[in-house]
Amino acid sequence: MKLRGLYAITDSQLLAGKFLAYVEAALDGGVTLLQYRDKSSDEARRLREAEKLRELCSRYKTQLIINDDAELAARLGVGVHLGQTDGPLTPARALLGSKAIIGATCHSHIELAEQAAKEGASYVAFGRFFNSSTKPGAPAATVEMLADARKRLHLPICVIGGVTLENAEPLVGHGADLLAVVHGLFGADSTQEVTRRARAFNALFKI
Ligand SMILES: Cc1ncc(COP(=O)(O)OP(=O)(O)O)c(N)n1
Ligand SMILES: Cc1nc(C(=O)O)sc1CCOP(=O)(O)O
Ligand SMILES: [Mg+2]
Repeated sequence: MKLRGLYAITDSQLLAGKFLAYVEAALDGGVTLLQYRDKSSDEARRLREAEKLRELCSRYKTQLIINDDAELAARLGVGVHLGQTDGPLTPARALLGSKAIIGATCHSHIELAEQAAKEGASYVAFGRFFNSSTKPGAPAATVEMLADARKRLHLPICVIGGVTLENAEPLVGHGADLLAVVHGLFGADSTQEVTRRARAFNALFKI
């Protein structure tokens, strides 16, 4: 499967009271990867919500990724995204198997991405490219490093952090394969607008 297009990421606060409706609206517009990102420690709710997302994703033929938690990903038979402090990639690959999608946060460091590739990552994520209300303190990355990363890396590159329809085009132009978006997608006033935004993000890959 080609990892290219919109990578939608959920946010439990932003989506409170409209979680499944907004996720389904995004899937309807086209989503390559959907990440379940819930930073709470309510394990029962996380399992329940992740199971619902797995069902929805299977209906829309979208791949589900769990943030942070390789054990939960293994339990559901889906992929995982791991940051630099979320545990090593090699055991996660052994746990999830060769076909699972495993992503790695690399901030703005191409060396971290090269290491992640060696350890079996399916894609690498760089960010934050713009101001992010979801994660304001994330370290910054630049379009120049993205262009350099594109020349040096041979696996899909994901970009994240404040990505919107207004600023995403240069990221795709400089080699991004996946646009990872929370607020720029789900911070919409209606399900119709979520679907429109998802379609518009995907259209950036067809230019
Ligand atoms: C696609 C994608 N890229 C980066 C991140 C950030 O991961 P991490 O640094 O572990 O931070 P948290 O999201 O866990 O707060 C991500 N989740 N997804
Ligand atoms: C979860 C996350 N990680 C980032 C990083 O740079 O590693 S930025 C970020 C938040 C992404 O949300 P939004 O699209 O609303 O900015
Ligand atoms: Mg993490």
